[in-house]
Amino acid sequence: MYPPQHIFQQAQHQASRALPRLLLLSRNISTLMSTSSNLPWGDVPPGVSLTELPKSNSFTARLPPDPNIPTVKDAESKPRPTPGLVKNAAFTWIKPEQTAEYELLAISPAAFDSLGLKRGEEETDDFKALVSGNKIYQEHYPWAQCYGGYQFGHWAGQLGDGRAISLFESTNPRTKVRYEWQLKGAGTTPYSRFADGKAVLRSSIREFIVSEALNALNIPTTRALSLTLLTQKKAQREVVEPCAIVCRFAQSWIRVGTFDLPYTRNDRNLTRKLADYTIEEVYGGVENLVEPRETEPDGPPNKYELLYREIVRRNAKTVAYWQAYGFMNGVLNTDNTSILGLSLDFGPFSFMDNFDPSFTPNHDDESLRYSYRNQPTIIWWNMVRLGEALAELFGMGSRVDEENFIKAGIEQDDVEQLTKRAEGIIDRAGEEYKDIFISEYKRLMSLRLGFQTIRDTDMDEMFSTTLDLMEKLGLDFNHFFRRLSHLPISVMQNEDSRARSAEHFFNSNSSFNMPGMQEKHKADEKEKAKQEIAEWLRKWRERLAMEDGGLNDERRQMEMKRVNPKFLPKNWVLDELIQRVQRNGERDVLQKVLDMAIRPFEDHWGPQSEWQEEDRLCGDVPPQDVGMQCSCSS
Ligand SMILES: Nc1ncnc2c1ncn2[C@@H]1O[C@H](COP(=O)(O)OP(=O)(O)OP(=O)(O)O)[C@@H](O)[C@H]1O
Repeated sequence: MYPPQHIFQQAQHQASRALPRLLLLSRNISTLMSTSSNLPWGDVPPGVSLTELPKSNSFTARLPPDPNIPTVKDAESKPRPTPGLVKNAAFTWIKPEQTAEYELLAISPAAFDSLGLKRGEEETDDFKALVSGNKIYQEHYPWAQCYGGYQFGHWAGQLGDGRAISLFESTNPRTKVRYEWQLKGAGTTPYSRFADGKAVLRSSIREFIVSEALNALNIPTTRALSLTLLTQKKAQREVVEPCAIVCRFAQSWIRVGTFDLPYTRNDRNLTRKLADYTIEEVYGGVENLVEPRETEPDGPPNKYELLYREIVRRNAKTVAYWQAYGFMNGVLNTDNTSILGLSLDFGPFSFMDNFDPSFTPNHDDESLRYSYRNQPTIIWWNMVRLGEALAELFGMGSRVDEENFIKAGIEQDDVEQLTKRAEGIIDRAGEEYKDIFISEYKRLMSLRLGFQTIRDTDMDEMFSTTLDLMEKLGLDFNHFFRRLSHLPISVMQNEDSRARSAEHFFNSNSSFNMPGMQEKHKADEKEKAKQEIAEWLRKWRERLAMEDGGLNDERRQMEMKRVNPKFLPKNWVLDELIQRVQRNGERDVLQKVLDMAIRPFEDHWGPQSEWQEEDRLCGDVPPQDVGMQCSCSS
């Protein structure tokens, strides 16, 4: 059974388990004292050229650089820095490594539109050089971000962009939305630790496609503009593999881990600068941060509390989308958790095949920490880590801008009050996280099931029973909703017709199709499954009938198809795509799959001659590939 409420019993437990850590904070504070120290794809006006696109670099202009390379001049004159610890800094100036031979494999037209970039720019040498790491704008010098993170629940220390290099920010002239461009796989940085700064083609294809697929589903995510093959570059993973660069972009690449690092280093100056930067530049000012709904027992919230609450809200919404669409990130470490609630870092991710709430797509995740059912809890766990990092700032309330506090931190006498206040804020944020997750999840599930209203009873009576049915019978999570979207009400009129349409939901991997089952047993199980689905369809029809016009096929089918995708980049599709591009040298298939990913609700994408192939890519998961897991190697 997968009732999301139960998840939150765990989440609250996690929150209360975080309290001893917050108490520890008061010790840190006294130590410090003594040291004083979305646009729809398609119909969009033409954009501008790469040269015309307004560019900026607020991140590097406002935050402190690596003290070993304090200026761009130093970055130009000194040898490429070797990996090591970087303190009191938010980034290091560093250029992408140049590569003589490369091939632009694919671009995302949807990404061009979001950036306000003119289609056709991909034909220019400038574009190709930029997205392959061979061109920079000297006045917007590139950099790698410094961050840390909790990995699998343990503090991992300094991480940072070890193979991603940010190029500049650009603002879409029409929407005024600013994005930071970044190349992943562009060479080593001081944050590369023991690794090679490269990304392999396999994982780059996965990131390129899924970023754009999530965006098309309206799920907040980092984006991908282009995929470039580095024709001469190879990297040693389990085997030797070709390398690639994804040019990606996001409104911000700041992660929870970006705050974790200065917090664990007791670097209060940097924590504050990062928080101010996030409020002013990422969220566009304190006026864009929503006040909490409830009255605060310890006085009005300061801007850092508003920031924390907004980050928590965004993440609650995103995780609700993941759960409603069966998306699993696979490695929800704090360095992969965005302060904008974006889906971030696409390693061993997966869209759910047959519904199994305890499924983890990460081959190395033995404890199922990052399984589907744990995602809401884990994101809340990460939010508590962020709360700890910001606790001193929001715990100070209205006194946060006092000169003494800025210079020397909290005084011993204030520790108790600050800690109490901070704990209260985190607790209340936890309540809001839970409420927002549940209400967003209900909204999305209602839409997916074709309901026009959200009813409290649906959680148990419709959502949980739907998921139970899928789990028990081994039904494909996504196909279930899409196939339901097509069913006319007339086939649900009587028992016989319901039982006949039940077969619509079967797939070659359903519970009664297990290899080795006797034919007789199979037939019996199939009959039982049909009855169970038919009974569910009866209840569903009853629920639809409760709404005005609920039984109107035309409206319902149209609305359901708009939220229930026909195509999702399942692992088996991505695997096949990788084989075809990497081994067979095919190219067109990449743009084809991307096209399907960025318009996932269509019935068909190409001419009729391609429909059979499109249907295969949208169809049953090949039996040997159901529940395919991936390793972290990328
Ligand atoms: N091949 C590599 N070379 C250098 N650093 C790497 C490499 N692979 C991973 N890292 C670094 O290890 C850390 C954890 O890796 P992870 O796979 O979560 O991130 P990533 O996929 O490289 O980056 P991102 O989170 O930006 O998508 C990150 O700091 C990352 O930069």
